[in-house]
Amino acid sequence: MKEVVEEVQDIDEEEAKLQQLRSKATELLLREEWTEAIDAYSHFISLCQEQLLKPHHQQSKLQKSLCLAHSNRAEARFRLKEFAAALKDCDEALKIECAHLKTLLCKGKILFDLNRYGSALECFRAANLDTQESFNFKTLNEYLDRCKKLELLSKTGSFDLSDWILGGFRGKMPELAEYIGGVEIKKSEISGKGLFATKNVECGTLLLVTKAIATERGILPQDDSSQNAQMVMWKNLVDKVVESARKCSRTRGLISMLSDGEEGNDDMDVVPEIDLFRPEAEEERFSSRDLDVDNILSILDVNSLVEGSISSKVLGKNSYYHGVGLWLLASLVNHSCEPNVRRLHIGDHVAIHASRDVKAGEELTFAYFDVLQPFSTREEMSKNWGFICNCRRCKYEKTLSHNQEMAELEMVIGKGLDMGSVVYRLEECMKRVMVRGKGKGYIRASFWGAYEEASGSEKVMRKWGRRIPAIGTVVESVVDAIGSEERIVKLLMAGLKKNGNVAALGGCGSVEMEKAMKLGRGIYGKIMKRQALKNLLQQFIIHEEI
Ligand SMILES: C[S@@+](CC[C@H](N)C(=O)[O-])C[C@H]1O[C@@H](n2cnc3c(N)ncnc32)[C@H](O)[C@@H]1O
Repeated sequence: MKEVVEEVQDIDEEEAKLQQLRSKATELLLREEWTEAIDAYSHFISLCQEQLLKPHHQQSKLQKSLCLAHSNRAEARFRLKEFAAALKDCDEALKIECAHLKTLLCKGKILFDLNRYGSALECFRAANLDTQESFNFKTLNEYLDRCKKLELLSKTGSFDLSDWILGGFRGKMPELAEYIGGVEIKKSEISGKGLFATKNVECGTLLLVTKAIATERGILPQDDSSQNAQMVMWKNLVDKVVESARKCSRTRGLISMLSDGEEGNDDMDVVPEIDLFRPEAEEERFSSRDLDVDNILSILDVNSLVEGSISSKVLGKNSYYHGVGLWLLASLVNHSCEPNVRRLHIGDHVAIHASRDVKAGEELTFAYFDVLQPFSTREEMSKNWGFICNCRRCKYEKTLSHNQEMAELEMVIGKGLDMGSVVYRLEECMKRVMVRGKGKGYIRASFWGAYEEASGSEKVMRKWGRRIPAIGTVVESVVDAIGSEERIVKLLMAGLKKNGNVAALGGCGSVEMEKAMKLGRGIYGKIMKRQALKNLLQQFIIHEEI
């Protein structure tokens, strides 16, 4: 009898201890002290598990408490973005009670944040079955709607910026989902791995949408401290990326697949399957690597991208805006001075689309720097990136680099001389050395500054008249060589305006306007409503007038 009494007393004491721990953990959770709440729940969970190993008169009550503790620890871990650990907790809770509403909601939110919309939808649907819990009904329905929409977007990539543009970028930014279109990863003849088109696509076609691992944004000061401010932003970005890699083995694994710029690095020879980059890729497919901060630093050096915000760049506002980040799949795109894709930064996502028609099997390349520059300047810029570009255009222009006259003409661009004479002499020189076909586009792109300046001056154009080629001809050959580009469209639009063709912007299109619209699609991707694309193109002229 005495023994039984002692046993009951022990149980009561243990229960009191559990009760106390649970209250403390709940309080910490309510106070949003996530790390401390996790510690308290961890303590509670291990005590609970110990108790469950013993014969106990309140097994089912203990099981319920354990389920709730896992669920609450999952919530705290979710808030700290420790997604993998939070998901494990959800699964433990659901093992005990498969329809536990709070856990289903938490798991749905985690999967949603991991862009795994299909699986998130399953959780929210299961949670939705319990209609009695009406307090969460509105939030749940909102999640269900967003999940359905984003799941469709992740399959089709069919987002449209039209209404946002037509609203002057003042409305809500369109919500995007990650999307992998007709692309694959293969060994590249340019360098290491690259991204390739799997089918023929026309100019403007969306190929990829990918969400940043981390970004850092700000308006740079307009004085000498600007460089310091950039350094601070860079350091913050490094911290954010390291933190994401520390918390998630998938992120760690994927980052380690990017180039660290070192030639002959074995890891660079491995060509990962594109499916690994899909949010649904199973965790087991990523070998668990230790965090290597030095390696992440080298990788960031080579792969981080400076973003241009569509609204700020197009509207000409915030010209001191600076944003930098790491976008995984976009990091596999190599550079070329005759690129075929462009990127558009929208919120935390980057969308990559064809900036000209692309054939199946072609490697996708974008310009890491301004390619409307002479060969020698581009060579310098590519050296700054740590490589020497050997694209077809560079190879071709290298064969002409000994040409004394071209070298002299290159020196005078932007020096206040009559650019009509530079263009004239260049065109004559091209005839003499028999530059033909695409070659003409290459050279004109390299001397773009001269064409731009000449066509901007009524006086120069009057003086040189038919002795220099019409702007339409120049634009066509340059676009054929390097694809669509803002400065080219700007020139085309200015030409349209001068010829009184700008009226076509508001009404039905002339042939020239249609050409400008195609170039616009090359720059911004397919914008569904014509008027929205026209608005974007019009900005080029409006800013000319300011
Ligand atoms: C963002 S990564 C591009 C993907 C990279 N090829 C890979 O294997 O992961 C940038 C690095 O690729 C290489 N790269 C990119 N474009 C190149 C080019 N045109 N010529 C030579 N190397 C290039 C350089 O090492 C550069 O630092």
